[in-house]
Amino acid sequence: MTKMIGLTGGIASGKSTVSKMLKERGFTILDADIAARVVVEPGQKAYKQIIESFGRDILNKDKSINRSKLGSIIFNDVEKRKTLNSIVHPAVRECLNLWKNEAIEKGKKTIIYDIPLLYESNLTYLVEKVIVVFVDPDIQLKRLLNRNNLSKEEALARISSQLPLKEKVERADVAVDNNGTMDETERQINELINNWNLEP
Ligand SMILES: CC(C)(COP(=O)(O)OP(=O)(O)OC[C@H]1O[C@@H](n2cnc3c(N)ncnc32)[C@H](O)[C@@H]1O)[C@@H](O)C(=O)NCCC(=O)NCCS
Ligand SMILES: Nc1ncnc2c1ncn2[C@@H]1O[C@H](COP(=O)(O)OP(=O)(O)OP(=O)(O)O)[C@@H](O)[C@H]1O
Repeated sequence: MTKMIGLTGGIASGKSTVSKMLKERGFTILDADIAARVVVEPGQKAYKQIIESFGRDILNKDKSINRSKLGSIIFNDVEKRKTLNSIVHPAVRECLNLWKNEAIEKGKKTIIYDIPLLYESNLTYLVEKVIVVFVDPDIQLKRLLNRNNLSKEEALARISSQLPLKEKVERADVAVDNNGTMDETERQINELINNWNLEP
């Protein structure tokens, strides 16, 4: 039986950093953010639905979706966010399921779903255990501002569009503290792999 594990957290809390560490150890990571990019490529069903709901103003010159424009709309408007989610999320679930079946066919012992909105979208039924990567609010804001080209206001809007990280930590099977150095985080990951007897 393949073990299904969920990896989640808040925006800029360190999920990609942790998933990179797991990948280096041979684990299969299925990333919902990547799936959410694939399913909105020109020609896909979700791409057409997004244009129907948001208009052609959100397109780049080459007809691909202008993510920063769409982001500035949906992170500031709950209803528009719900509309986008209702278009993109079913397609993301389908895509993840396809990737999962491929990984199972390859005989993988553990599959890790990296899903930022695992709790918000009630997807815990997909996994046996959940890892939450967390940081304190001030560090989250600082890292988000460092990584993305956002104003403080925009960054705070993105953070508050998600369930508070504290609540995710309370629901987690294990919480990885990513406030410290990468080495400190890596040590927790090694411990977790041992404790849960995870094999790639
Ligand atoms: C709004 C979009 C175009 C902005 O793109 P951008 O390249 O700037 O950000 P990216 O996709 O890399 O997401 C960065 C992070 O933002 C957060 N985030 C993204 N979408 C959402 C959302 N609908 N609600 C809350 N947080 C979100 C996640 O923590 C994610 O890891 C894009 O995020 C999107 O299409 N979102 C809807 C799909 C979605 O929910 N994706 C998240 C997981 S399935
Ligand atoms: N322990 C750490 N020390 C210093 N910087 C870190 C640490 N962990 C992550 N970072 C940096 O913080 C930023 C956010 O981390 P990362 O991209 O892994 O978060 P994420 O949870 O995957 O974010 P998102 O959901 O928004 O994609 C990145 O620029 C990353 O390099």
